[in-house]
Amino acid sequence: SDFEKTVADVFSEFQPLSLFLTKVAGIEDRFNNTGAVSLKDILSPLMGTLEASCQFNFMFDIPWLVKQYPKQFRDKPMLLVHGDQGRSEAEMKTDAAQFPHISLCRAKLEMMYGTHHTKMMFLLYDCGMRVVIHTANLISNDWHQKTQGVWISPLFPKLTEGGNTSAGASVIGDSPTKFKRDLLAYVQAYQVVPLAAWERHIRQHNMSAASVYIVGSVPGRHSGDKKMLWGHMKVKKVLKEAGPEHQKVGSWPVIGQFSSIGSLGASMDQWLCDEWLGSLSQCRGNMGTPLSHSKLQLVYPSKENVRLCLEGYGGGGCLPYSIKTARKQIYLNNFVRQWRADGRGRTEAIPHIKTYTRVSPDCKEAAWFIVTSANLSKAAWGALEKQKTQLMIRSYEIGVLFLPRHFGELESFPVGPTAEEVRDSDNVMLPIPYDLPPPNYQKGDRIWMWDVPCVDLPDRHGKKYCPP
Ligand SMILES: O=C(O)c1c[nH]c2c(-c3ccccc3)cccc2c1=O
Repeated sequence: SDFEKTVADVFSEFQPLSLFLTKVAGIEDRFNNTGAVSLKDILSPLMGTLEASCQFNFMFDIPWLVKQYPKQFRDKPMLLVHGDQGRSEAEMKTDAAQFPHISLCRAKLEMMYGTHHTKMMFLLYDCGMRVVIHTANLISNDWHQKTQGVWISPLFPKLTEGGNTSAGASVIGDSPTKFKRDLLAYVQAYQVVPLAAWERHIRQHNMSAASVYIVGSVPGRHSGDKKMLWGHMKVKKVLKEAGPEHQKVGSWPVIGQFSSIGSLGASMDQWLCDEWLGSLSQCRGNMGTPLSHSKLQLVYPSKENVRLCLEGYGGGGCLPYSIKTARKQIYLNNFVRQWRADGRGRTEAIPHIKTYTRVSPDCKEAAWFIVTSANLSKAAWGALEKQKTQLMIRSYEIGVLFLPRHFGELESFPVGPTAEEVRDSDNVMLPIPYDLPPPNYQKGDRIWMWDVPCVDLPDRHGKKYCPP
């Protein structure tokens, strides 16, 4: 029965997409026993015998993080890649100082307002390595009662010494999705010495079994060929080259789902609907017909979604959308939909996950799917500048893109509304994290803003919300 399942069972039940949610405290066991993992599960010896790890993230609770590793791995070298500067970097150093096996690496953040959002793990084992790309900060609150997404790579075996793993033009041991080439390009973009060792580890492993595309963002102004390497332009390039056919999916809605929203411009045509939706609605054989903005749906929690969640109003603390930004872009109210996830038992687990997808009008199929650290912002996805000759990105982000063609010549993914259906299905099925179609906001409800008090109705803990 379910409670005897090990993480190895949970992992194998959800192949080949290998797309999981995190476990949530306080919901029925059945929603945590299938298609869901904890950080301890990911780091379990059942996933491999760890020799060293690298944790890319935004927020770290180092003593808590160390305790998530099995005792026998708690002294293995761990590199933490962060974006903290000034006082918070000093705090990181103080916390790390008590752990001799931990070293720090600060990502350069030379663009104003950029952040190191990327959430990724490199897990080096005695017999290979794994890459994990996810959406959760390395703090206990992010793994307690929120909805988070996790992609876990196959176990990549070490290349036999034959493969010339040295730096060369082509990459040995890569996959049809160029996963290894693009992961190396992402890591190299940091230009920091401590990551050189991890670049070598990546080179020395056979990643030909990777069936997802890397969608990364690195700060900078990217032009020429580099313009298509990152952010929404990478998605545009991949969908144009290898996405589903326009005549099949050209009229399907695009759904963005995220936990924060940036300043997107005074009108929807400046960035959201022309540039960003223009990239995410790309498909093969598309003659450039733009997708009508009536086909854009944005899943972002309403005030009621936050009020009724497991954490109460406090759950809104990880949804940092400010009224200052919101009042500049009221047009978003036409696109926003509620967070509802009855199928996964997570309607009351605030979504810190970020996903983007394109689904058929009957909600039975998906043309593609992305899970990423990137929220709906120009900083994360990039904004074209100088007559669209360069893509300006402020933050580090990373995600993975699933295309049906890499999972057995499929034209689309059948959508699985529950984890059990996905587990029991004989063919590839996409474990969608939320209910389709996403419900409209109810009359009288509004978009969640973390700096607006809520004093009319109490949350499940009887509390009101009075932000500082
Ligand atoms: O990368 C992530 O996951 C996150 C990044 N920033 C967050 C913030 C924040 C907002 C403005 C300035 C600095 C921090 C607040 C609450 C949650 C997050 C968060 O979750």
